Amino acid sequence: MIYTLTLNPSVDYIVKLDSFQLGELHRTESEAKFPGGKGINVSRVLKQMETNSKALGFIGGFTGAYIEQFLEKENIETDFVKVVEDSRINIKLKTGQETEINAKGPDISETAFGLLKDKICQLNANDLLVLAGSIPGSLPKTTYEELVKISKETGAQFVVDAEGDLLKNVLKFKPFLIKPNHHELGELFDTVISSPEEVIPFGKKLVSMGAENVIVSLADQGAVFINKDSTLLANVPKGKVKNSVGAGDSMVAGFLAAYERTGDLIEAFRYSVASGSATAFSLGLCTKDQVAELIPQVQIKEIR
Ligand SMILES: Nc1ncnc2c1ncn2[C@@H]1O[C@H](COP(=O)(O)OP(=O)(O)OP(=O)(O)O)[C@@H](O)[C@H]1O
Ligand SMILES: O=P(O)(O)OC[C@@]1(O)O[C@H](CO)[C@@H](O)[C@@H]1O
Repeated sequence: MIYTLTLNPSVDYIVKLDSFQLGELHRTESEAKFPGGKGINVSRVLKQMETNSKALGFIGGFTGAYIEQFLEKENIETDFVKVVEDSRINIKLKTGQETEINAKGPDISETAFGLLKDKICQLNANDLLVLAGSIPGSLPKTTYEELVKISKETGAQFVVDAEGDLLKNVLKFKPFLIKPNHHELGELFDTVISSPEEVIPFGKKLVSMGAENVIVSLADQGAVFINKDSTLLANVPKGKVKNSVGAGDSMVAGFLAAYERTGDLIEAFRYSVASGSATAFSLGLCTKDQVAELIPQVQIKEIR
């Protein structure tokens, strides 16, 4: 079973405006809301790909109830720990450019954190845990390390989609997959990366530091897949970007769903890229049909 973990879920409030000026009153052209947070997005895209998962994390208040009910309607299993404060609302402003305001979110008590750890202790060697997104400020910086250690002891595999030290510190536990974008990869090594070719040496370093499979996305410039045996480059399909929120999460879900189905890393990488683009070209997350339509446009090239 795949478990996704979102420590700080959100309601994503997507607001479309003609333009934006500080200090002025604006009236929206359109607005939409979705349950969000990276792990939750992974669960929602997995469901589109007919792959079941269970969403874990902390939710609270009316926003938490909205998130839970939305997932239930999509037949996604959940097992959230309830907290007192409301889950956060993240604002995604579309004005031609994409601007995001991600809220801090509720405080997590030691008791709530303990309850989450108890749930992770229940995983087993057939499970895979996806840890995705930022951690609430009230939890220690070592939270991912602590949770990964617990899941490793159960024999489960894990995937991490996070930035900076959160990612670096779990590499030694050998994640099955990590998916930084090229900016995050650059920040890890204190450099600037601006092309797929420049990704390769740093992606290989992540493999030597413990990652089994690495996908680095570069938005419209393509994506790179690296493991100990191969290095692959992919182009991205052409289309009009509507809302790229969740595109990275869709890549993780697309990869896991296709790998579970085919056991083929190249096909999984192709699905991953098509899923990311299908989400970027939609208001919400991608559907299976949208992904299938883009698949023929994704060419994979092996680098020797
Ligand atoms: N302009 C674009 N055209 C086509 N595909 C795109 C575009 N922008 C993003 N994508 C798709 O989304 C994937 C992820 O994009 P990106 O590199 O921005 O990741 P990310 O920063 O993790 O995403 P996000 O944080 O928005 O979820 C890309 O690999 C690609 O498949
Ligand atoms: O604040 P974090 O946890 O880094 O990111 C949260 C978030 O921006 O990530 C998802 C898209 O990847 C959104 O659904 C959500 O609002």
